Amino acid sequence: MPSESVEEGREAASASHIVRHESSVTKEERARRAGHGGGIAWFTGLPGSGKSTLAGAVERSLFDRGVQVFLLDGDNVRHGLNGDLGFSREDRRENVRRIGETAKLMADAGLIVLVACVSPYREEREKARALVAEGAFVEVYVNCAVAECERRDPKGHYRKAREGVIPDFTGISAPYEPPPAPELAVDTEAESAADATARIVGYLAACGWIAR
Ligand SMILES: Nc1ncnc2c1ncn2[C@@H]1O[C@H](COP(=O)(O)OS(=O)(=O)O)[C@@H](OP(=O)(O)O)[C@H]1O
Ligand SMILES: Nc1ncnc2c1ncn2[C@@H]1O[C@H](COP(=O)(O)OP(=O)(O)O)[C@@H](O)[C@H]1O
Repeated sequence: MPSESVEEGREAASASHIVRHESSVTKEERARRAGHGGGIAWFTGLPGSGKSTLAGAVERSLFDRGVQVFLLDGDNVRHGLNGDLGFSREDRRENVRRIGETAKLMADAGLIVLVACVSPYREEREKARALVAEGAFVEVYVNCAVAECERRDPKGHYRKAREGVIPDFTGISAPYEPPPAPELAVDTEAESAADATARIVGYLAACGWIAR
């Protein structure tokens, strides 16, 4: 659980004594060297909906095109940076806040960052969006009915949630708030992973994030 001092620290930093340092390397210089600017594509959806599968395939596709890309997967981040956090409302808030701030730093460094995390609350997703310039954040809603996610159950977590072994499990005993206006939505019961991947990459190209 993050302590109150973390919140106080953030307030203190934005309140006074900490002054921003401007980099001597501009965003434009970084973009010129990489051949593209930075940005965040944020995959949100229920456990088992297909976030990691799609974000992983998009990462592969962009990397093979020479794009500087990195996938921040919620599961992986919870092994390190967010290893102190669980799944309470407050911990999920802090989890998504840290992932958003990390993605923003990486996007500032010129990378296209793919984030795959449940991020079940609109409020936190909107805060992450607000960290970067307009047009530099693409929300991808990975939509799949709970029944199908539960049928897939790639990690056996739904079974454990039904047995009461995992409490507050998103979709079963904790809420998921679908995005009202995502830039992209994929229905993974209706569209194959390959087709969805091609559509996401095509959208990023159409937005000018990467070369066509
Ligand atoms: N209680 C509970 N609720 C939801 N998910 C749970 C829970 N406990 C463990 N897991 C597994 O952890 C993965 C979700 O972590 P995230 O960091 O993406 O979650 S969140 O954004 O903070 O809500 C998620 O992985 P994915 O299946 O890849 O989404 C779950 O399998
Ligand atoms: N159209 C699809 N898109 C993505 N995943 C799919 C699709 N159809 C079936 N799946 C399967 O659903 C599972 C989704 O697991 P995963 O990608 O780990 O989901 P999440 O990261 O959302 O928890 C995988 O086993 C994947 O092969």
